[in-house]
Formats: sequence, C-alpha cells, structure tokens
Amino acid sequence: MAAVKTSSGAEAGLTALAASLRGVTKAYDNGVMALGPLDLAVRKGEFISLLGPSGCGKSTALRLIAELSAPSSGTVRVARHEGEVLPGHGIGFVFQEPTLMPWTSVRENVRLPLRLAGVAKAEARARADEALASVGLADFADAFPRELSGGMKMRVSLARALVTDPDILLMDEPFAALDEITRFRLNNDLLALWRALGKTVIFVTHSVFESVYLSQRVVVMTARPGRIQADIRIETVEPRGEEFRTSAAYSDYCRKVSAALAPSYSGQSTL
Ligand SMILES: Nc1ncnc2c1ncn2[C@@H]1O[C@H](COP(=O)(O)OP(=O)(O)OP(=O)(O)O)[C@@H](O)[C@H]1O
Repeated sequence: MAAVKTSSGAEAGLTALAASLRGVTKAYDNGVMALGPLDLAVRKGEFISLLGPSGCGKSTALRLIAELSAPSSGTVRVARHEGEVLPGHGIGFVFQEPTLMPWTSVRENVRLPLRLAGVAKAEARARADEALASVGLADFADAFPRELSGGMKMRVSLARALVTDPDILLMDEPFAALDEITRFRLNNDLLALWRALGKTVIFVTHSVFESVYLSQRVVVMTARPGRIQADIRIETVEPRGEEFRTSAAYSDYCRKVSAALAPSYSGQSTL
C-alpha cells in the first residue's frame, strides 16, 4: 500500500529537514523495480546532487518527493511551510527540457504557476518580472521563447520554478542539453541564486564534475533498483568559483565520486 505522508515540519519532527525518504521503494505497474529501498534525509537549505547510471531511479526519486507519484512502500516526508495547504505547493520542478509555451511571452510562461494558483494578475505579473530579474532576464519578459537561446530558455524554466517561492527546488538534469560554456555559466548563476535565496536544492545529474562543483553532498546511487552507494560531503571554501573548479581539492573529490560510481558500470548491465 502506498504511503505518502506529509505534514508540518514541527509535526513530522522535521524542523531541520526539508525532505526525508525512509525505506522507499518504487515498482511500476509494468513490474520494473525502479528504486530502493532508499533512505535519504535532506536538510533545509542543503544543495545535494543525485548521481547514478541511467535508469537507476533518480527521476523517480524526484517525482516521489514532488508527490507526483506514490511509493510502493516506505514513507516520503516533505516539510511544509506555514500556511501551505496544497500538496507540492512548496516545491519547484525544473526538467531537462524547458517545456515553454511557444505561443506566448516569456512573462506569461513564468506567470503560469501563479495563474493556476489563482493569484491576481497584477501581483502575478510583478512576481513573474521579479523571478525573471533573478535569473538575469529582466529585459526579455516580452520576448517569445523562439527568440531565446537554449541557456536563456533554461533560465526561463528556472524562473517559472522560482516564481511560487518554493522551499525546495527539484532539478532533473536541467543543464544536460547545453554546451559546456553555457552550462558552467548556469552552474555559477544557480549557486549564486541558491546562496541568495536559501532554497533546498535536489539536483539530478549524470556529470561527476557538475555534481562536485555544485553540491554540498553528492549522493551516488547504484544501478536499478537505485539505492545509495555513497554519500559524499564536498567541503571547500565558499563561495565556489573557477578557483575551485581548477583546484586539486576539486580533482580529488571528482576522483572519489567516480570511484563510488564505478561498480554501477563495471558490473552487469540492468538496462
Ligand atoms: N512511468 C513508468 N512506467 C514504467 N517504468 C518506468 C516509468 N518511469 C520510469 N520507469 C522505469 O524505471 C526505471 C527508473 O527510471 P528513472 O527515469 O527514474 O531513472 P533515471 O535514473 O532518472 O534515468 P535517466 O538517468 O536515464 O534519466 C527505468 O528502468 C525506467 O524505464
């Protein structure tokens, strides 16, 4: 029987936790055992990456946290902020594809979650503009998606996720389709936003280098059904920048994370 339980942080004993998964498994209707058992606790304000081989259940884990899907067993708890009533309200989701509506402006794309939540038009417009400014697109509110580069479209997608002021930002390989220079730039901008806004970020990536650069913790998952292979804390001077990316400490962490990932691709394939 599926068991999704959500409650206020205090009630759930999650004062310092943004999300916790205990003994969580997920089997899909077609019999695929995608995940678990998985135990994961994410502290408020933390930036963690989930890293693992294709098909190990990373997106499934995000969908469970976002309550878009229910676990087959175990419990998923997400701390709620005061006054929050709707499931998923405190969560922003950024997907690999920006999935923007091509027929309307950037501002209208960002305003969409507020429209769906019934926020008055003038307030929604002001909040959409504020979110666009936070991702460096203040001058593009009236542009159409076709006028933007891939990196700019991803910024719009990020603004749309931030516009509801969520506590937790779930990011599913958001920069995977971008060229490396754009990706580095967005990495830096995302870190600056994370520092400024204090959100909890759970970031899915296939890139060892990206996970180490961005995260306070890299959670390496096994091949399907995904479990935790290693939970590696990245300790370095903050704020991070190019100095970290080119440092010996960065290389050491990348080596450590790669070593933890090795069993998932050196064994028999489960794809
Ligand atoms: N709706 C679904 N119905 C059936 N099987 C599914 C469904 N969604 C995912 N799966 C299967 O569950 C497993 C885990 O999928 P998931 O997308 O969570 O993995 P992932 O680690 O995010 O993969 P990738 O890194 O390739 O995006 C895969 O074998 C996938 O085929």
